[in-house]
Amino acid sequence: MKSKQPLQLTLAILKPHVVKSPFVLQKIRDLIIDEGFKVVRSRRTIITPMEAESFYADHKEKFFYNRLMTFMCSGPSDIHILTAHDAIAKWRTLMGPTKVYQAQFHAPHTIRGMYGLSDTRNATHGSVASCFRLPRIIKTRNSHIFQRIQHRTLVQK
Ligand SMILES: Nc1ncnc2c1ncn2[C@@H]1O[C@H](COP(=O)(O)OP(=O)(O)OP(=O)(O)O)[C@@H](O)[C@H]1O
Repeated sequence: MKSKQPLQLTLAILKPHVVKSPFVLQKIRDLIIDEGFKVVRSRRTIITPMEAESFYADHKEKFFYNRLMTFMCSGPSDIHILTAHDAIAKWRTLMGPTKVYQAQFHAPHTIRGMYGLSDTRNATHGSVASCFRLPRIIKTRNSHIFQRIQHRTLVQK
């Protein structure tokens, strides 16, 4: 029987402290596959300060902004475009709450519950909307292919 859930794309970033730890990285990759996501695009890159500033522009006034900028640019991140039915909500559920203590307490089997180190180093990022801001780091190559995939998956909603 066909699922009623929409097929979506979502942006998943595995943050620098995850990429530095091969065991944790493999565990998170396994969770992504076990949850039924398909990986549409992947790229490992060091996010530049300019990219991070534009990506987290909404947080510019927050007390943790400088810490977040320094951390996100501190080493390679793995950037993935994932697809699944209802991918945005599904990935956010798999990640768990933003704050690591909350994740450890309320959702201990989520990625952040298991592998988050602090509210900043909380292992992963996920999109909050279907028209997520696509970082330049993933747009640069094959962006025309990506747009076709995005269009195709979004129109299947
Ligand atoms: N109170 C905080 N202290 C330190 N860092 C924080 C705090 N709140 C959020 N952050 C950092 O800023 C990022 C963006 O925060 P946001 O509130 O948009 O959470 P989110 O939507 O769960 O996270 P993300 O955008 O990474 O999916 C978080 O992932 C985290 O790294």
